[in-house]
Amino acid sequence: MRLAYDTGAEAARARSSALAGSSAAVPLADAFGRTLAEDLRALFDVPHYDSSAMDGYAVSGPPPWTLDDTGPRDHAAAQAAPDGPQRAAGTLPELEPGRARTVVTGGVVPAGTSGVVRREYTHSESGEDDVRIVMRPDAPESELEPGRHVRRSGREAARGDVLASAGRPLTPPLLAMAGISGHDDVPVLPPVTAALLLTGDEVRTSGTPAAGEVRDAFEVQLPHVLRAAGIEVVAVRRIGDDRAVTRDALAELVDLADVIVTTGGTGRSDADHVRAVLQEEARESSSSSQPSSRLVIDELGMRPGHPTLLALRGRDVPAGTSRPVPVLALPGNPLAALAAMRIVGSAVLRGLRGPDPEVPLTVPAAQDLPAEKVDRLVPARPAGSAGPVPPGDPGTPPAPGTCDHEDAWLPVEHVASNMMRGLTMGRGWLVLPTRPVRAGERIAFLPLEW
Ligand SMILES: Nc1nc2c(c(=O)[nH]1)N[C@H]1C(S)=C(S)[C@@H](COP(=O)(O)OP(=O)(O)OC[C@H]3O[C@@H](n4cnc5c(N)ncnc54)[C@H](O)[C@@H]3O)O[C@H]1N2
Ligand code: MOO
Repeated sequence: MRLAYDTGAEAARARSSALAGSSAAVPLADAFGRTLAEDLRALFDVPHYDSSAMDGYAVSGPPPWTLDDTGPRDHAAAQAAPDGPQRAAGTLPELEPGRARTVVTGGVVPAGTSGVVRREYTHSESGEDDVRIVMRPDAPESELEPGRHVRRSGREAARGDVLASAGRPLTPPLLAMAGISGHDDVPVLPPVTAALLLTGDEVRTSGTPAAGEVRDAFEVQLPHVLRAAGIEVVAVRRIGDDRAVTRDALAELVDLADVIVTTGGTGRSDADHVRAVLQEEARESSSSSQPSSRLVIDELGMRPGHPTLLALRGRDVPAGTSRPVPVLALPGNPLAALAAMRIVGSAVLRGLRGPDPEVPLTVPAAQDLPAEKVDRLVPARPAGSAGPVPPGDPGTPPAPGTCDHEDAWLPVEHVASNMMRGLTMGRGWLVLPTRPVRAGERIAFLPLEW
């Protein structure tokens, strides 16, 4: 869903420039998932001193060597030096040719070192006034290559190198990289926020609904779906089926949040107002000199969820300009809404938060499947399981033609677009194509995100 991803990314760029002044320095421990407001640069060379990759001896020149264990020589001693390892490295006595000095993994290697040899490839011979370090006959020749086992300063990153660009989300490895390159805190944008607009006169939030009414399937799940994507939910509004109310509510929410998700009202009947309002706004905007709203998707070539819309709605920002806020209009049928959320919503949110687009995956089908009229997204499970698999259950053997470490998949039951039950049993999503599929053939697959 490249178009949806690009729409999220367009909104993210506009958001970053609008919020440039409101970035905050947040301690590394609290920055997971936040978006970098500025490029992250190394504050010093990483590693910041030449160090040993092995326990053994820093040596100078060819063997044998005379042991020269003078001055602060290991990691602990270097750390204890007045200004830490950098200073200690500078004050270590230089290693003379023909000499060896004991080093530990991560310890400072002195100037003059031609390489490090591992302890286990050497033995020491005590002489009258000195100790000689000799290579064992079984040591590989490579052990004596110049620079062997020396981690040169700046090898991972030079001071000032850009380690991640503005707009990237802070993942655990990136937080670690920020720390080891000298940062205590990182400049981040405010969290990406969402508002939910749930429509439908017939929707009830408690008790037993009468005929013609339904119990709500969205308020208890969509906030978690958004949070699972790293989004902060700042408002949940519920409105009836009314055009003016829908229009006002959308206008209000666009000023509150970075992305709006609506449910219901995507059909083309007189009682469906979300579609009507989004289309109306796009029409009005196209005839104005300052377009502020456009439809990006007004129907999906997929079932369920085909009435889904994606719009970019202008939000006024200072200086008389406006920035685009994605409005994702999900259909009222619960599975249709969640299928659209998984395919369009996930892509928009990735674009907004900064990770790369999702990598397309395939899995083998566990059985022959008939051609669909349009691509169909359906909750699915591995053929070896009829539901949650108890620990230790070997399951049934894989379908013929599949690798033994890879499950073949099949759709679960209860997957009509008005249902929720299928998704509670699914362990992933299959995309059933418009051609017949034979058992063992690979078809598109989306992992479960929630
Ligand atoms: N004449 C046609 N009718 C319909 C078509 C069509 O092409 N022509 N498409 C069908 C498809 S497909 C879908 S999906 C729905 C789209 O419906 P809307 O987005 O307009 O949503 P509503 O009409 O408001 O509701 C549809 C359905 O979903 C139930 N619903 C709504 N909100 C909730 C909620 N919070 N929790 C649980 N269920 C909810 C609602 O009661 C309806 O049953 O249109 C089809 N019709
Ligand atoms: O979106 Mo509807 O089936 O496609 O429920």
